[in-house]
Amino acid sequence: MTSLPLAVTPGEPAGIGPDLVLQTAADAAWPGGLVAFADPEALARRARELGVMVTLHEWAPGAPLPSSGLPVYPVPLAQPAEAGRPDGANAAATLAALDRAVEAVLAGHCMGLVTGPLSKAVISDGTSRPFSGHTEYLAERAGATGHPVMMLIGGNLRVALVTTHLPLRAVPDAITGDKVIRVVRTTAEALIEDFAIPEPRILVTGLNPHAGEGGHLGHEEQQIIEPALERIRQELGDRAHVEGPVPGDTAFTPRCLREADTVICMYHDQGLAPLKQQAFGGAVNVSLGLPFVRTSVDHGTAFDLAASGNAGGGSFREAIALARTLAANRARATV
Ligand SMILES: NC(=O)C1=CN([C@@H]2O[C@H](COP(=O)(O)OP(=O)(O)OC[C@H]3O[C@@H](n4cnc5c(N)ncnc54)[C@H](O)[C@@H]3O)[C@@H](O)[C@H]2O)C=CC1
Ligand SMILES: NCC(=O)COP(=O)(O)O
Repeated sequence: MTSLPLAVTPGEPAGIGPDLVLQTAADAAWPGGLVAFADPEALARRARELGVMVTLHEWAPGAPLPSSGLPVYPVPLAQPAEAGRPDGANAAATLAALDRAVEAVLAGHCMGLVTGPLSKAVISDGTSRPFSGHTEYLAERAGATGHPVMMLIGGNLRVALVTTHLPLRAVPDAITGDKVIRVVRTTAEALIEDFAIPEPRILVTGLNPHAGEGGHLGHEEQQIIEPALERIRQELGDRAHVEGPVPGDTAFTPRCLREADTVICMYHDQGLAPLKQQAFGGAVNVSLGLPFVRTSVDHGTAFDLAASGNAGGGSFREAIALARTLAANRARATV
């Protein structure tokens, strides 16, 4: 299982995703084991722009891997990709690359998926369908029965989110007891099975300042989050320790973090701001609750850096390393 390649999607073709894939594949110290799902002509053009030497080999699922260079499953774009200038005409092909990669992973040809950054706006505008991110899209494509959870890992933090890409105004209405329970359950199961952490300690934040200050600063904690945590504690029993709701700022104090394996936050910036402050450029985004391993970078498309050679590859390399570890843990767990 773990000798299989990892499927890699560069993501938005006008962003830095192609740079990261090419720079990694061209690194002499790189052990290989990646297959890119992308337009070979677009990759070749970006390699020329970057001055990166890497031989691209056409690959199909099940075919042997070349001994050097980068195998590519070809998924043609509709238009030539211009670095830093996204084109909605390429949105469908960008998603098609993701679809082909998912198919290869689900069919057992690849051990997992590492994704480069997509622009939600470009995909939504270009396909005329709302696209809120890989996490939900992949869960839908894979027919995941649980609840997909976005977790970012970096520095000494693991941060999982109850809500992801929503307008802030819509967040309180999206936080339901069932959703809190599903996110805690999925996170606990992933920590135990994928991360091999027995009896994980999970700290759950409130939504409001001071976790609602006993109802003086909001009622979501008393009415929704506390009862949900009580229910999931009973369900999980000794398998995981769930604390909360604690105020979102207190959760990130050193003492709280020492006593937690993961912080579950109510909304995107509550969790990702402290994580990026600590670990941006070397953190990894991982989707929990999918039937396959998927990791990604901690950053976006960085159109300002595409083809400049200045995009840092630390997060991408960490995403590859974590995908291998998680795939190996899953393989061990199923023996
Ligand atoms: N995994 C994914 O698919 C993600 C996609 N995005 C998408 O990215 C687009 C742009 O988002 P922004 O908020 O501008 O965030 P961004 O991460 O693309 O850029 C923020 C700042 O960080 C810099 N930066 C980003 N990656 C870097 C790297 N590898 N090395 C050096 N500097 C880097 C950029 O130059 C910019 O100054 C959005 O459309 C969003 O949807 C954002 C986060 C994750
Ligand atoms: N802010 C994280 C992000 O945008 C990545 O989301 P996803 O594409 O992994 O769902």
